[in-house]
Amino acid sequence: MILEVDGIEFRYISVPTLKDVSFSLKRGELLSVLGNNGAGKSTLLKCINRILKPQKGTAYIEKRDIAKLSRREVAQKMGYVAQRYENARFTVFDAVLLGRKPHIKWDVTKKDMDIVNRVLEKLNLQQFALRYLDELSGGELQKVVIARALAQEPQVLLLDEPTSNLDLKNQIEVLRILKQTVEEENIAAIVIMHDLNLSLRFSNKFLLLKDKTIFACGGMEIMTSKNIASVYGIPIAVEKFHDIPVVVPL
Ligand SMILES: Nc1ncnc2c1ncn2[C@@H]1O[C@H](COP(=O)(O)OP(=O)(O)OP(=O)(O)O)[C@@H](O)[C@H]1O
Repeated sequence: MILEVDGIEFRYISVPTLKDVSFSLKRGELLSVLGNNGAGKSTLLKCINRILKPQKGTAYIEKRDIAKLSRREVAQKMGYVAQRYENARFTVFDAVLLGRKPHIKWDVTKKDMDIVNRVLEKLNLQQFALRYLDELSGGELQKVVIARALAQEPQVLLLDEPTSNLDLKNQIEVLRILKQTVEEENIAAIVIMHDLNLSLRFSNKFLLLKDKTIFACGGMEIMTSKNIASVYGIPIAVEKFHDIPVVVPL
């Protein structure tokens, strides 16, 4: 296991937002976290990434208790793309280079520059390299933030709605790149998604959150009409179109 989440409970105030959340992730797995607005998906990612400290439970990355790692160690192992991000006056190149920060000892090396160039190319962002972040569209900016997380070369990628601002072509492209990165680099990713069809198409593991805890976690076998309808509270059918599973709200 690359990541193990063991009995996490988190409360912002007196009422728990997350209760008894346990699951594990292997290398090569791309896990979709699914559930209604306010279900606690972002909170879960923040507990794993140590932005929030759970009141109960622990997360382990490569068997090491995340609470006992330094910030730098966490950043070396986990790349995180938040739902909302700062828009500082950096160029695209510098913003992506920041992803190398946890690995840089004294100075930026040729290897760091090569990684940044490779990631920019992968995400088709080379033409924006010298553009400032505040001169980008919402979707272009979202791709830059994803590029920064990839440049970080983490063991586990945590992405909070990474395709929310992207057009259809970019949604497919970015998720293909994520899937390919997970497979080729033999890492793992946790992705919060609202689009069930994209999730079914690109993930190989699913975590359904409901009533502050895990309703189901597993492979395609848990993505039944019954389970999805129960989590989202509306009738749903899961069908196949050219062998691709699609969710149709009824
Ligand atoms: N800083 C905070 N203080 C208090 N309550 C919070 C805070 N952040 C989130 N919450 C509450 O915790 C619950 C879970 O929020 P969270 O952002 O984790 O949900 P989510 O599943 O990611 O939602 P969405 O799909 O809308 O992004 C919500 O009811 C939210 O109002």
